[in-house]
Amino acid sequence: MADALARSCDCEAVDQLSQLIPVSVALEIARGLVRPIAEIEPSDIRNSVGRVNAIDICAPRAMPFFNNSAMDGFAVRTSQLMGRGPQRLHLLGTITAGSTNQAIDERPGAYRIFTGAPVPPDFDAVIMQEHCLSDGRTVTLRTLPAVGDNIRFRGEDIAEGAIIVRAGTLLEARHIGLLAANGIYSVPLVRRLRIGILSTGDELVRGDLLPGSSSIFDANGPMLHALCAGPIFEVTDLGILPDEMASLVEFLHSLDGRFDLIISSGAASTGGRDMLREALIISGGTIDAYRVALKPGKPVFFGKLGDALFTGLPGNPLAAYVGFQLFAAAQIAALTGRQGAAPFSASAICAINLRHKAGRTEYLPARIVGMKDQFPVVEPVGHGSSATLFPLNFADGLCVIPAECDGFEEGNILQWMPFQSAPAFSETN
Ligand SMILES: Nc1nc2c(c(=O)[nH]1)N[C@H]1C(S)=C(S)[C@@H](COP(=O)(O)OP(=O)(O)OC[C@H]3O[C@@H](n4cnc5c(N)ncnc54)[C@H](O)[C@@H]3O)O[C@H]1N2
Ligand code: MOO
Repeated sequence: MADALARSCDCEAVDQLSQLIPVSVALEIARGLVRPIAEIEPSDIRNSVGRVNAIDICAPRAMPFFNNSAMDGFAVRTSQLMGRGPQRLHLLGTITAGSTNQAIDERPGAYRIFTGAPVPPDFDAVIMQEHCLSDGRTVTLRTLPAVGDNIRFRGEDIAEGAIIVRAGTLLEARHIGLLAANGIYSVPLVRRLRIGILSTGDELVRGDLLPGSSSIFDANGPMLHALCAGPIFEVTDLGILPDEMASLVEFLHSLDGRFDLIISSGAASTGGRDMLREALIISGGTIDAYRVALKPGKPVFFGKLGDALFTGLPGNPLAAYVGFQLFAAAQIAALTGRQGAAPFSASAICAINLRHKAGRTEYLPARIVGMKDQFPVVEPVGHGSSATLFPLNFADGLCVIPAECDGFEEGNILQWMPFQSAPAFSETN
């Protein structure tokens, strides 16, 4: 496997690696181009899962709203309990959850009380019913409570005005529950991101291959579309553009003002047919950074077309996938106000001796082949080509080989980016 990986591609040989932008710098440039979406749309909380909350939401009142019982039992005034032995108290009444304020009986005694019911003023402890005996008129306490026992005090969870959901939160069921608990049923959401996805290349088709041609199927368009699946997106499939300057320029002009982010794949490199960057400039756009010390994905570029970000991913499908995960995903997060969001990475153990030619940070599809000391043991899949997605489909994540690293020995710890669907342990195929 290690030898197979070493024969992947020799494009470093003709590269001036020093001119490539380090991945971390490229990421900063990519993010730096982003102006977060300012438009806000209020939405019913039930339709907000997977969307991003636009502003800090504060608790309108202290939580709990009032002192209430944590148990079914009896509420007492500890000052009325004398001695150490069992205590017998008159029952003054019953308080249920949701009951309205009632006049409190000032005579000595206890109230029957249920979980969530308001604890009356001056009553400072609740004894669980398991520790009492009651005949309906009196209650005998078999243990003596301490002040505060089994009472949930007003404001002990959340102070009035405290932030309960921060701006830039990708809303999940737990946030929806908390908002509802605070009586907030409508949330201000960042409006959906308008993403345009285009593929380039005369060789690409969707549908039937042209007889006698060297056509291939467009893999990147549908893949990038799928990577933008979810409630925060409004994705437009812009199809396949030809390798022809006038058509490219005319098409880019037609995109004016329609998108927050345009993601292209292909025509990013330096070949005679790779004219997308030039077309972008002719169309009034900018190229702000180009060529990253990344494998796969070196010819990625970052620019703008009008107000839209324009992120050009390489045509090789694995390079397009990695480029999306590293850069487009970060831009998408930043567009929604999630500035700090970063790809999830974790530690893993390398299953093999893995050689690496220093110069570019490498992301290799890898699968879990075991567990050791609570870490997954991961083994690269495939032979290192960026032209195929096949290995990715048998992988559980991408392992990261830093640019300056010359490889890993079997048993070394490395960083990897597990896919969300990665099982805790995957069987060997
Ligand atoms: N002389 C050089 N050649 C290449 C270099 C280089 O530095 N000097 N870099 C190589 C690297 S690294 C990559 S990555 C590729 C990227 O090239 P482009 O972004 O210009 O992409 P294309 O040439 O258009 O396509 C590359 C490859 O991918 C196929 N492709 C393109 N789009 C799709 C798609 N939507 N679905 C499936 N496959 C696609 C295309 O047919 C090509 O085979 O450049 C190297 N060359
Ligand atoms: O090595 Mo390229 O950067 O094929 O993606």
